[in-house]
Amino acid sequence: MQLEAKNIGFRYDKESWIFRNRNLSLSSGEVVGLIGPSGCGKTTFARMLAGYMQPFEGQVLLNNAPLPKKGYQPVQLVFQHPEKAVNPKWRMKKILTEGGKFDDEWLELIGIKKEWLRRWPNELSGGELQRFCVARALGAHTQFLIADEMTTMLDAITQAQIWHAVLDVARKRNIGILVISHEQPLINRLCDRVIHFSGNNSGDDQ
Ligand SMILES: Nc1ncnc2c1ncn2[C@@H]1O[C@H](COP(=O)(O)OP(=O)(O)OP(=O)(O)O)[C@@H](O)[C@H]1O
Repeated sequence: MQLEAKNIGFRYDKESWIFRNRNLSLSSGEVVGLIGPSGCGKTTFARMLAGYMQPFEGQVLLNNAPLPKKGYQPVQLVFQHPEKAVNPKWRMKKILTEGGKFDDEWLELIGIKKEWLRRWPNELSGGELQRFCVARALGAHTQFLIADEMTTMLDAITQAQIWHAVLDVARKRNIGILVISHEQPLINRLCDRVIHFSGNNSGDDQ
């Protein structure tokens, strides 16, 4: 399996491009880092890779085909703010099982306690809520995970526990991961290779 961004360009307004000619190739089972200065467009790029937004130029391809427009999205995005990623009117069990069932072993590995399943999102800490977002993103049909500052707001122990669980399941299921982070030590620890996005908005970044 291959997730590719080919000559992606994006602008929010007519005047200025956020970036142009961005390229990425991510294979199943690979863990790749993405770093770049604040505002260079990493989150915008991540959203396009997961099909949340369409590029103005270029294409996002999964095995040489566009991302599916309907049904389960095989490229899942987890970002920094779990409270913005969940429906506040749903209990955690419903949020978790939105994309399918999960086994107890996986919930234990990611550190989700069974009693949390009955709670509402506002009855959990940010770290507890993020465990649900990560668990949900790694549903049975996920092939690629885009982790955009996924553990940035968490303490070191929680961060380590979540990444341990994610890498474990990714290895078993050959899931490819893009790690977007400002934390160079985290990138060094997790990633097979690193892509640098420059501050200007032209050129190939690999
Ligand atoms: N909805 C929007 N409308 C207009 N401009 C936007 C919008 N969202 C983001 N931008 C701008 O696009 C640029 C890229 O933003 P993005 O969040 O993708 O950068 P980033 O590299 O992820 O930044 P950071 O590292 O600070 O999170 C920024 O200059 C930002 O101000």
